[in-house]
Amino acid sequence: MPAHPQRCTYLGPEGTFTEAALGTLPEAVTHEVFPSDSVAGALDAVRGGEAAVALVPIENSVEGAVTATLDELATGRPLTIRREVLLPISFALLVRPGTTLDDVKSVTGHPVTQAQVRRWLARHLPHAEWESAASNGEGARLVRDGRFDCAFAGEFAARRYGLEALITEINDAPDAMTRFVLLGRPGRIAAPTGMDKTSIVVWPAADEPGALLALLAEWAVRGVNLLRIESRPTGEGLGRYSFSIDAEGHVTDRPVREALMGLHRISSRIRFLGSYARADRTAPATDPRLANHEFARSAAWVARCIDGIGEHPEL
Ligand SMILES: O=C(O)C(=O)Cc1ccccc1
Repeated sequence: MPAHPQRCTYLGPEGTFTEAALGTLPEAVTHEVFPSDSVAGALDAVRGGEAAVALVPIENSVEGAVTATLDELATGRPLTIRREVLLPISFALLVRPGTTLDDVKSVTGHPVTQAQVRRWLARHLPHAEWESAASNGEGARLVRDGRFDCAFAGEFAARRYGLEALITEINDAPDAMTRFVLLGRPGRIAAPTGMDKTSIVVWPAADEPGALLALLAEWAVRGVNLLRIESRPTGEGLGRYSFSIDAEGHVTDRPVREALMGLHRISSRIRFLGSYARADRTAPATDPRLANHEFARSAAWVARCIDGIGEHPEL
C-alpha cells in the first residue's frame, strides 16, 4: 500500500449493498474507503478531489434505472465509468431486538428496495407505513435510532447497527441483480478487453419526426448492439429528453468509434461516459466484416480510388 493511498467513496452509510459490492473490487484494499450519504455526495467527492473514485448503484433488474445516478452523470462536471460490478440482492427485515412482526407500524429502505418487496409488504405488512431512506444502510441506522420499526437491508447490516434479522431472503423476484459503477474524473480509457461496453448520454438535435430513429440508426448501420437505452427528462420542460445508452464494444473498436462520430454530428450534445469491461464477461457476437482491419482495408481502397491507382481498384 502506498504511503498516501488514494481514496474511494461509496453510497453509504456502512451496511449498504454498495459497500458489499465494493468489497468485491480491488479498490476496497488499494484505496482508503469512506462512505458518502447520497449518490450526489459521492460524485461530488470525486468532482471536488476528496476521492479518486466512487461506487454507486446505477441499475436494478427489477426496478430499472437508479435515476439519481443517471441524472448526476448527465449534468455537472463530467465523470467517466471505470468499472461495473453486479451483485445479487435479497433483503432481510431488520428490527430492534425483541420487535415482532405484530409490532411493526413503520418501515423504510431505499426507493429501489420498495419496488422489490412490494408484494411481500402487501401480504405480510399491509398496514405498515412506508417512508424512503437515502440508502438501505441509512434505513437500518434510522431503525437503530428508533425513527422506524423496521428496515429492508442486507442481512449483513444487522450486526453493524445492533439489529436483528426477523426474516431473510425477501424478494418479490428471486434472481434480482443490481449493477453498480465505479466513477472517476475523465482520464485515459483502459485498453479493450474484448468484452467491453461503452456508455454515453445524448441529446437529440431537434424535436422532429425520426429524431430518435436517427440516433439509433448510427449504431444499427455499423452493426453495434445496444445493451440499454433509457430516456430521462432534461428538466427544461415537458417532452425534452436525453437518452442514456450502453452499447456493446470499446471506443477503440471502429464501429463504436464511427457510431460516436455520427452521433456527435447529428445530436445537439453528447457526453462520453467511458468504455470499460463488462461485468457479465459476455463477448459480443463478432461479425468479421466489422473488425478494425476491415475498416483499414476499406479506407485503403477508397484512397486508391482517389489516387487512381489501377484502372478498376476493386480490392
Ligand atoms: O446500496 C444500497 O444499499 C442502496 O441503498 C442502493 C440499493 C438499493 C436496492 C438494491 C441495491 C442497492
